[in-house]
Amino acid sequence: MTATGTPRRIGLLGGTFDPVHIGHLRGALEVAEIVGLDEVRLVPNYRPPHRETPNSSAQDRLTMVRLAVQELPLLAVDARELERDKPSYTLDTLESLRAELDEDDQVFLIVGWDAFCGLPSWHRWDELLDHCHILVMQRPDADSDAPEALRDLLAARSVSDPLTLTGGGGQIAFVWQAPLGVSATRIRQFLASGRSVRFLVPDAVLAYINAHGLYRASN
Ligand SMILES: Nc1ncnc2c1ncn2[C@@H]1O[C@H](COP(=O)(O)OP(=O)(O)OP(=O)(O)O)[C@@H](O)[C@H]1O
Ligand SMILES: O=C(O)c1ccc[n+]([C@@H]2O[C@H](COP(=O)([O-])O)[C@@H](O)[C@H]2O)c1
Repeated sequence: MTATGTPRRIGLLGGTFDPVHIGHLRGALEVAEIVGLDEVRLVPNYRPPHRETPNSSAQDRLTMVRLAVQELPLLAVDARELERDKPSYTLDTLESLRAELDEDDQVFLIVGWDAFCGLPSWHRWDELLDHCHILVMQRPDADSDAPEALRDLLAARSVSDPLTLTGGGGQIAFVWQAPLGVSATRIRQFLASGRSVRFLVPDAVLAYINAHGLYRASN
């Protein structure tokens, strides 16, 4: 519940954030504005369930996300996944967040198109929509069709206008924000080859990367 007694509308953007970049931040801001969310929480994972554990520590990734959102009132950081010493399953995160909220509060799980396409491999994925709505952010590389395993779900649960999502969860909507063709992989590659990543990450994040020698070829 907000201070005015209306239900809260909370977005969650989970990620490895290795490192956080302008694609994440613009995406989160635009989704918050387009869908009218009270806040979007960036949720760095501790142990990504589906990929190699990154070379950079969870603490470094968390600190960079904190630096990135520090002057952005609509964005916040939720560090709960770093408090669980196990694979960072999104369902666990949703269940633990739900336990803190009022029944009427709304949770919107925000995922990029690439992450959405992998949904059928997520831990107990068929339960995710019991706790939230899903907002899918388009990415410039989103040229593929949805995988077969998602077609029935999309047919049954997707709505064309994210502003029509009501209730505690169960539906899927697409959000068409201005595409930014930036990825953390590309940023790590640039840094490893000594190239600049200025303007791809916030200056405070860049200063942290430089101060700690992250992503250099020897790391
Ligand atoms: N440029 C972008 N535009 C929109 N969504 C993005 C963008 N980059 C990442 N995302 C989304 O943000 C979430 C977290 O992404 P993640 O931390 O894996 O970043 P990434 O750039 O995809 O990283 P990597 O290149 O290491 O896979 C995912 O849902 C992903 O789809
Ligand atoms: O719950 C799962 O099984 C699961 C499987 C794959 C990815 N996720 C989450 O999806 C989010 C995006 O992942 P990534 O690798 O694109 O950063 C991040 O919060 C991951 O923890 C979650």
